[in-house]
Amino acid sequence: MTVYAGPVFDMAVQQFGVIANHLSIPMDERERILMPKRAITISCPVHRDDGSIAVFEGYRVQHHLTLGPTKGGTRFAPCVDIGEVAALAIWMSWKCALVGLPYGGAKGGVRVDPQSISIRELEGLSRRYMQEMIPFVGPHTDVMAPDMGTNEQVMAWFMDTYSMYQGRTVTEIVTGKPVSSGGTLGRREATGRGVAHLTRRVMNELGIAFGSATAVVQGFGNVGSHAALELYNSGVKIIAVSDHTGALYDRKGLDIPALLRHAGTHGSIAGYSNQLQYDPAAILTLPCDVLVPAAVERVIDAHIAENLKCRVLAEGANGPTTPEADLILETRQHEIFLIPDILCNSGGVVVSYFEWVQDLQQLFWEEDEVTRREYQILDRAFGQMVDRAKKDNISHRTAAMALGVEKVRAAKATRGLFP
Ligand SMILES: NC(=O)C1=CN([C@@H]2O[C@H](COP(=O)(O)OP(=O)(O)OC[C@H]3O[C@@H](n4cnc5c(N)ncnc54)[C@H](OP(=O)(O)O)[C@@H]3O)[C@@H](O)[C@H]2O)C=CC1
Ligand SMILES: O=C(O)CCC(=O)C(=O)O
Repeated sequence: MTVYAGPVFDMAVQQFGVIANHLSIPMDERERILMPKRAITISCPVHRDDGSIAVFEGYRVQHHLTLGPTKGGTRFAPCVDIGEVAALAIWMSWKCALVGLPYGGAKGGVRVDPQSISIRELEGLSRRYMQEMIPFVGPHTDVMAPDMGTNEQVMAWFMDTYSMYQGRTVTEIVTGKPVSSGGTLGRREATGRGVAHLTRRVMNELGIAFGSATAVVQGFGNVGSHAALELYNSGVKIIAVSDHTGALYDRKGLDIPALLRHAGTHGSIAGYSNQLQYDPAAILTLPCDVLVPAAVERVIDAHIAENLKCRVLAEGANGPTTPEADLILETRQHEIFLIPDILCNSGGVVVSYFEWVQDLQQLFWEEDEVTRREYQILDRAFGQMVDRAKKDNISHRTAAMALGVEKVRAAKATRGLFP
């Protein structure tokens, strides 16, 4: 019996089953590697602007503590639950291990629609969430970062709340902060840049010329917008983008800088153009060279996987592809090159690691140094994944996850039973 439930958690379990079988992990060791070490559920009372009090449920799941502190984002979203947060924490573990960071995985969430509360209420909620988490987090215990529905400002409130409690400034308690409050240059762009960097690498290997290539991006938040901008700046035509308000399609290519300005002012892509509106569900199966899902989990199911018409599937989001869809993608791996989520979007946590290191040392790097080192780590992990997939004749997802799980397992084995 477990408190974790739901389709996203089931997906993480199913994926782990595939990896555990591939690595021949004995049955009695599997639960120890898979099940989270700690899960915290809290309620966060917040004074609403109208004088009433609303209570929001919040979570933090710390998957394993074997390699160092846990690390991962905090999501503010209406449907988030403990099962989803646990799955995201587990994926963080495989991701951090794959790219060689000294962290276990964690993830947090608050069940709230951030668009439905005022900025003052958002600040109250963010501060209360961190305040409730103080006994369970720390720069050497668990380090938070942004995820869906949170941003640099929320991280600044988290950091400030923790620091007030400590009686001194503790910038290293969270990453993804504003640069003015101890953040690193290049973190805001890091995840989308990493997605674009790996995509360009694959395009080069497949002989797809940037100037004549097309891309579709689902989600126009932190990850999607920066991935789109990077690809656009490389000459790739971004023919469709979407967010939760709808989708835009232009086969001649969208003006991404103009769309970014619009989204920056209006908070979404809505109202940018009536003529270019398109069915959001249909953008995933548009013919294109590159498809970047950069929004929520489980958007590519078996039916969509059958109908994908891209050559590169660059998973910016966590868990966008269901295990059933994965089986289809395996049969199509000579047509569609998959860059799996735990590698594709790992630039974010890699640069968060750089931020943590800089904060601990109080020694700050130039942005080109940050990005150069980010790409170096991504390139190394990409090479390892491709080599492993070829050697064992397995999919890119299985190879990437196997490399991550293997490292966590080896660390647990050498440390003994309990960490
Ligand atoms: N931020 C980071 O550094 C990292 C994020 N990720 C993952 O990337 C994904 C996106 O995160 P991030 O960009 O930070 O989040 P943001 O909140 O910045 O952006 C999310 C985007 O997805 C859109 N969206 C939400 N639901 C849907 C939907 N059903 N269909 C289409 N678009 C939708 C949102 O639209 P709207 O704004 O209109 O609500 C928004 O444009 C998540 O899976 C996250 O876990 C992974 C690694 C690092
Ligand atoms: O930057 C981080 O620490 C974590 C980012 C994140 O939540 C993710 O990679 O899914």
